[in-house]
Amino acid sequence: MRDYYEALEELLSKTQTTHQTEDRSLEEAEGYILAEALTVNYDAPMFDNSAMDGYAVCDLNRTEWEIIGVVAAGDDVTATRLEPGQAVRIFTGAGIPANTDSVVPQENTTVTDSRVSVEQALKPSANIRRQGEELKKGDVLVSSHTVISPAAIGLLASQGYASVSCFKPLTLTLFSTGDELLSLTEPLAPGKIYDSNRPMLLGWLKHYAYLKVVNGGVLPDDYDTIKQALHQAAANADIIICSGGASVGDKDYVKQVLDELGTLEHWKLAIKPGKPFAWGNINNRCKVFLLPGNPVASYATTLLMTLPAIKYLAGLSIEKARPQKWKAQADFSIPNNKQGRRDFWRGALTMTDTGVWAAPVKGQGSHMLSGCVNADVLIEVPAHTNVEHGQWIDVYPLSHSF
Ligand SMILES: Nc1nc2c(c(=O)[nH]1)N[C@H]1C(S)=C(S)[C@@H](COP(=O)(O)OP(=O)(O)OC[C@H]3O[C@@H](n4cnc5c(N)ncnc54)[C@H](O)[C@@H]3O)O[C@H]1N2
Ligand code: MOO
Repeated sequence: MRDYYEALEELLSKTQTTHQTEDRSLEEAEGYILAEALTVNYDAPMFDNSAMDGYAVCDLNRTEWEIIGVVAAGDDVTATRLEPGQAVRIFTGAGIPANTDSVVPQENTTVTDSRVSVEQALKPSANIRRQGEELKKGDVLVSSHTVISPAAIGLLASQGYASVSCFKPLTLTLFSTGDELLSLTEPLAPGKIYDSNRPMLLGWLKHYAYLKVVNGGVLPDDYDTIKQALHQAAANADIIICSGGASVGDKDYVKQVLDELGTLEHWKLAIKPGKPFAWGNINNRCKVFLLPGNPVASYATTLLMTLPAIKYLAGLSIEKARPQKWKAQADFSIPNNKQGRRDFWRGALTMTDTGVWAAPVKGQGSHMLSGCVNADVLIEVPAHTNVEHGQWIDVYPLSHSF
């Protein structure tokens, strides 16, 4: 069996990426992956401006100034200059006139006729946002191989970027396999169950703008049908995900078909859930991931293995592609851990005065999706490693939680 971390690194290092790019307008770029590093076009702030509604004053040796005008946000102040003893009424975001020593908030002033006065001494440069204090022209603004977040959209807009170069989204076709599986439109029958993996993964993966997810349907345990469906899908898809048939059963035709159509590595991961996992490609192009059928094992191998590889394929940096890992304190203990695989329990987080705590939820079987629904994280418990109450442990946030 393979150690999880070694397996993840091997999968990522063997994942070859060939990226195509496209220009997207900024309004259509949220959630896509930036294909180029973008630089700062203009110092930010672009010009010295006021952080407060109040008065810009010249000469801090006095406590009273004559108000000679008004400057609002958007006004051109290039020709405005204060002399000692002068002030202007000023608003947040307005340009600072030349020779301003400080801006005093209006609530700290007394205004009589055309004069403004203060009772306390003013600090030099107070409440002035200086040109370039945040960003300098030419610096890196946003790194390539990162997801364009809503904040990044705002930042790029503030720098005048109307369009950006992004990696083209990848087409991903999703199949479930197994004679026992029914689609939701079919009536329940003895021995049959509803297919939960495909709707679960469709719902999850469609959140990624850089994936175009196609519903491939349920494949029966029939060699020829599976072969035809995978062959056809591979003609258009960049990625195929199949759940079921990853293990050792007699009807695990998916592995046979994939072995025949391309290459497939069959791994046993030393994790629970999610032991059987296979990956490879068809026609040396379309990447394939074969997930264990147990629904929680499908979920866990998507979070821990498949999604990192897909993110990397889609253009994220390898650092951003790896699953997020946080720390929490164990709200449980395992005095005598005999488990030989690395456990990834479904856990709930509680925020308290003493920080974040994680505890396993009810329903830890790898067929028990209810545990996943009630969990916030996967709690990592390394094999043969005891855990003390209060010890800091690693947790992996679930897709829906944060
Ligand atoms: N003799 C052994 N049996 C099993 C082993 C093993 O090492 N030796 N491994 C177990 C582990 S661990 C897992 S996980 C499962 C993985 O099995 P497969 O990937 O081959 O999946 P199936 O046999 O097709 O299904 C397993 C289980 O999951 C249900 N299933 C499958 N697909 C779906 C779906 N889309 N929606 C809902 N439920 C699904 C299926 O009905 C089975 O109950 O193998 C163990 N066995
Ligand atoms: O790994 Mo299986 O995934 O234990 O249920």
